[in-house]
Amino acid sequence: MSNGVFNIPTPTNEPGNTYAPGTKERETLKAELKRQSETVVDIPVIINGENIKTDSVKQVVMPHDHQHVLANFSLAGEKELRDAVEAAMAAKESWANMPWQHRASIFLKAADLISGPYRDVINSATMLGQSKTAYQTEIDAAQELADFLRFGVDYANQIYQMQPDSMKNIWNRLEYRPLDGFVLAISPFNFTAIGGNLPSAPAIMGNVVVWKPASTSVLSNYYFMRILEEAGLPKGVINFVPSRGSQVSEVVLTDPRMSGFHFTGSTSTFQTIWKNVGENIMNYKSYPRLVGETGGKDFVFAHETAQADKVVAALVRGAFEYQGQKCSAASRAYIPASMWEEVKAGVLEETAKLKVGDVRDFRNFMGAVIDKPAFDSITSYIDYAADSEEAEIIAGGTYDDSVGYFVQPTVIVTTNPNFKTMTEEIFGPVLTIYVYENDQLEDTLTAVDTASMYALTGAIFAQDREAIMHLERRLSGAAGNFYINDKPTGAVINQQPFGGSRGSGTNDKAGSVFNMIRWTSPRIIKENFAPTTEIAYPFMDEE
Ligand SMILES: NC(=O)c1ccc[n+]([C@@H]2O[C@H](COP(=O)([O-])OP(=O)(O)OC[C@H]3O[C@@H](n4cnc5c(N)ncnc54)[C@H](O)[C@@H]3O)[C@@H](O)[C@H]2O)c1
Ligand SMILES: N[C@@H](CCC=O)C(=O)O
Repeated sequence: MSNGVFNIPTPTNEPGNTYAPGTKERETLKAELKRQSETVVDIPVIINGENIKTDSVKQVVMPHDHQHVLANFSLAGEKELRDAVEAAMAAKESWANMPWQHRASIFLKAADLISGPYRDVINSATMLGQSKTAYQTEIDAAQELADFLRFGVDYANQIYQMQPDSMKNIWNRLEYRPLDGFVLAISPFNFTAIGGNLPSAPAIMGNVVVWKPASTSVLSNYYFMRILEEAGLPKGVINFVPSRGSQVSEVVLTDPRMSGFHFTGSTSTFQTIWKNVGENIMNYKSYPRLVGETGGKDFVFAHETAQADKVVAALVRGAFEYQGQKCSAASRAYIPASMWEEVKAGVLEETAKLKVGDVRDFRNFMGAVIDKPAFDSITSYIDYAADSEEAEIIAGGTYDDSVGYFVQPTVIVTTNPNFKTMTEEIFGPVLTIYVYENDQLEDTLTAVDTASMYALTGAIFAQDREAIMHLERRLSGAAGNFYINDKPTGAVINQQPFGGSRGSGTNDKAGSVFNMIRWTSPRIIKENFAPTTEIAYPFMDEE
């Protein structure tokens, strides 16, 4: 029996550990890092709760020590991908019908497993497999992942409580059904939390999911899948299929029962997928919901009334934390000429202090970039700037992939507000600065707004309230997450719902009720307690 209107435990943001020297948390994390560094994990494809090994095996390596293998994982091929769709569809009815409080409990328990006994495990996997420092990993794999689950349950509950009015003798009920078929989730490498949220958000809303993680984050994503299983997720609800993106597009994306697509990754991948869906539109049984958060070219704009030291901190942390591999990373900046010498001195001083290396050494501020293609792409931008007459590299500019994919934090100054590195997403530790004349404020704001195809995050720095209001208004379309006197990174679930528009995505705001509402197909049910027998209208008796 399950009678009762149950209250969801009120979520709060998961507090973070500091990992300061001498703390217990540092000791246990270091022990787990050692254990995982000495282990090679075998990662299967997981379909309908079955562990499946395939003939196609790939490796997970440490980006900061690329000869060190952390795991071997099976790659799902066409057969496994088709099986995953069938498994999801077979699990659909019982999952959709599971009483809400039980569905919710599974994800709440998973959040507690992450923030409790598995914290070191998922943090270590993220540090080693994605080359994230302990500080950045804690924000991602422990705090944000647990927050996504706990707040996701709360958002679903808020949606379920949204009910229509009912008049005399009528009861109107809104039933929040899952989508008609299954949801395909494809996740990026850079946030373990995003990897976990993309399949979980639709599943919390009662959907079944085929989840393709990025090949470079398979290790942490696999541990998350195991945590869901331990929390009691029924077989087939989420099917874990590391695979080639192009094959998932061919086999799963085009399946007529694909009714939702939950994506985070690059703009070009999302556009390719959107095009595939468009070309296939006649074959689907419903109109697939497409939710995608994609690339960014995120800015920091300093007004002449800004405080230079605050701008420096925002630039250095915003651009170089996690090697600039955040979609929100500060990658272009606009500094007034009157402040430039002070900002330049600060940026050079602070950047020179940043240590780059193995993330197991907690003194390092940065690890390696994710893999060889990323290394080659990022360094090609640095080489381009080095060869250009419109640019000068004032810090960093060097790189070395002999042991790990290391790129030094690099600062470019350009005389062209539309220079290549001011307009294209680089996704690495490269910041480009344009110094504007103080009397060129309006033209420079136009450049901020129009230089790139993206509109994800942006930060302004100013002390003067009139200036703040002006910049906020002038840049209203330039960022979905807009920061005043703060860096453009580090959004927190339930505090700064995340997402951008233009080329940056559908702006469905990850970590909010807006995202969760995309995963339901509501049905209105009207019940009449006193059905009428009348047919004629009352005024028909007389002319
Ligand atoms: N806006 C956001 O919230 C947000 C958050 C994180 C990352 N990002 C963006 O993600 C990008 C970095 O992540 P990435 O390198 O993993 O992105 P990516 O687009 O290369 O890959 C993302 C996922 O898509 C898969 N994929 C690639 N091609 C595919 C295809 N043709 N069909 C189906 N799947 C395909 C990949 O295997 C991976 O799982 C950056 O552009 C960054 O800005 C955006
Ligand atoms: N939500 C994260 C960015 C996610 C993209 O990589 C932030 O706000 O920094």
